Amino acid sequence: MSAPDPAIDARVPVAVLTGFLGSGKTTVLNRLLRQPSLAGAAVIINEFGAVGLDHLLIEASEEQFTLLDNGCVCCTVRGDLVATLKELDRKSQAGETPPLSQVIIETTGLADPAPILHTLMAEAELMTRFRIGGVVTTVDAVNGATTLARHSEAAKQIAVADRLLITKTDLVSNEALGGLRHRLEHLAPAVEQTVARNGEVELELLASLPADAAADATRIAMRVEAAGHHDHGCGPDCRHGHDHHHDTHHGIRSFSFIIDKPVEWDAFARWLDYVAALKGEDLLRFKGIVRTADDPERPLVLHGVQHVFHPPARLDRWPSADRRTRLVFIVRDIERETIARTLVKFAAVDAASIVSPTLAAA
Ligand SMILES: Nc1nc2c(ncn2[C@@H]2O[C@H](COP(=O)(O)OP(=O)(O)OP(=O)(O)O)[C@@H](O)[C@H]2O)c(=O)[nH]1
Repeated sequence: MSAPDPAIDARVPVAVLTGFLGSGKTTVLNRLLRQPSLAGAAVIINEFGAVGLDHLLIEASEEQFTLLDNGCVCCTVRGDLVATLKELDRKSQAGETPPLSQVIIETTGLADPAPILHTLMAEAELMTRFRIGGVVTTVDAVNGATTLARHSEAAKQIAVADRLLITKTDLVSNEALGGLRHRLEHLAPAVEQTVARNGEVELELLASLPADAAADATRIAMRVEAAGHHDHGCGPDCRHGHDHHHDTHHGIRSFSFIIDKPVEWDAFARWLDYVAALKGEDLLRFKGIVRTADDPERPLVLHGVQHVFHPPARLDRWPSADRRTRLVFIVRDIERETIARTLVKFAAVDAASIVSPTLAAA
């Protein structure tokens, strides 16, 4: 069966923006959403941990996005994705929201995109209203090679891509970049590779994705197969078991801290250096929004990806009413308690001000 012609296909394209932890998905998304034609796009952001921060850092209206947190859209919250898409469609059809023209799903960095594509293709009701509008995968030039060696999800994200965006090229040598490009050509032959420095992408990126590949379910299924996906045998709303895929099997977990007193930045920065030096390899992702004692109304946003800690960015104001420091960790084989102890000892954080004692494992 030939693919429907996208020129006369009235279904709403669903673009999947994927890429390993910290590879620059949100940075690219922010850039894309500045494009006038995407101003009304519906954005679905999936976060691995229970305390999401990405949605606070997206420059989009609150009505525009839906947060699916505390699980991975490729497994534990797959059913939520289906429900969200149906609800977006219902609201748009009922005139409660403007007509839906584009959906963008930002996956977690640990997502296997294959089950997401399967989910979209397997739901007959969804397929009458939505079509897969392509997969864009960000690849971090600094950590890409190490990540590929350690995490099979990263290879799958690359294998199913319609476009590869290589990020952070400003931080690597041409030689290292050449090596990575070569590797990517091997994993995703004939897929265009574009440099996306600090999220800079061509504004028509989503519209430029190869329409035939995006719309042709058979081709997507073949790419999914080539990427080594095997179905878990559960329906899209399965909620059991698969979190082990991220947790027990790979020892990867997420936990968070909320601190309700301003922190002393000098001590806090020393603590970050300490954690990066000691645990960098297993610190897959660290994100934080921090209330510092010297400038409590202008929070600092922190990003760490394995050994790399990006320079902190000071926001002009708090993005929401919650003005507490929030720290999210995605780690391999590191206990929350270990980090909690170092926070108290090295960052001079009062243990009593850590108000989120519950483990927020995904
Ligand atoms: N130097 C440099 N930093 C970049 C570039 N692209 C992204 N970053 C930084 O990388 C960090 C992580 O970027 P994000 O966009 O949050 O990455 P992500 O893939 O959305 O992260 P997760 O959602 O946690 O998986 C941030 O500090 C960005 O500013 C780039 O091209 N160059």
